[in-house]
Amino acid sequence: MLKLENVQKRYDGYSLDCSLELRTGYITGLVGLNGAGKTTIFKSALGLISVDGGGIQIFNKELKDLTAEDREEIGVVHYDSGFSGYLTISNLTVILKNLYKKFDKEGFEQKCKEGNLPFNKMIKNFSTGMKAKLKLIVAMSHHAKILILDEPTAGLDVIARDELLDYIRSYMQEGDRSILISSHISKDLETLCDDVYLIDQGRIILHEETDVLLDRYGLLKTTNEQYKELDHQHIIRRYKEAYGYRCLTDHKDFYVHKYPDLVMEKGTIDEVLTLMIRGERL
Ligand SMILES: Nc1ncnc2c1ncn2[C@@H]1O[C@H](COP(=O)(O)OP(=O)(O)OP(=O)(O)O)[C@@H](O)[C@H]1O
Repeated sequence: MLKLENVQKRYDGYSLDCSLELRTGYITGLVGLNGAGKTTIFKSALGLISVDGGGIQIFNKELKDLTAEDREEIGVVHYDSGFSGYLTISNLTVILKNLYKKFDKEGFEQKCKEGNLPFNKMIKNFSTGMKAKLKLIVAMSHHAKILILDEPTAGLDVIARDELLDYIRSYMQEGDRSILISSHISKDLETLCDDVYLIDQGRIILHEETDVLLDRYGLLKTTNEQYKELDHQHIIRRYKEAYGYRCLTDHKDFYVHKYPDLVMEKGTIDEVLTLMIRGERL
């Protein structure tokens, strides 16, 4: 559906060089610290910024060859952009109807009603959660094949986040759709995404199916003595702690069987990201 091949973008003091693929039927997560390059990837993929190299393909076409119809098949949520606050949902309905040939007015209004969004209140007076919900409903309103969601749950409380995640899941129930999503709350991505890319300083440092990451990655805690005796063949990062070492492995079962007395913690996305960035490579 969407493919980035060695996409490069340079800013003063920052460079992006990244490849990733969004497959049909997949929800793909992009996780990284502040400033890692998530928004830059999204903007590059959408052609909102010029890139310095590499290839971008959407629907098996070069980005520059996309037609207006193709572009309608992409729904977008940007964290830092929205609609004029002086519009109401009723105003927005008219705009969206003119903007998208496939705008589903009934579905849009239905979702707004279900989400308790008032139709005649100015959007600037919506709460953060209401604005986030509206942005997502708009992105979904024209039945796009690809959704690109940059931090759609940022700033939301736990219930509002859950509600948005449900919307996203239900969107995938119709076939031939794919979603690329970033979030600071990696817990959200663990339950939502089929695969995840971890990005650090403009480089993809890990790409795994989410199930594989959660099943096979683990954090082993050892004393200095235990560490010396440890078989290191499947340790991918180590981090010095006061008590000894925290080690990241992608062969959790190997260590659980070989060293049943050692403490093995589950590798959450956050833990894996932290160790991949802060840990020492062996
Ligand atoms: N227009 C720009 N001019 C100069 N530098 C930029 C510009 N846009 C982004 N950058 C830099 O590119 C890097 C990546 O920024 P980006 O916004 O893509 O990160 P991010 O992963 O989305 O971060 P966050 O999670 O904080 O939103 C940062 O160092 C940022 O300062």
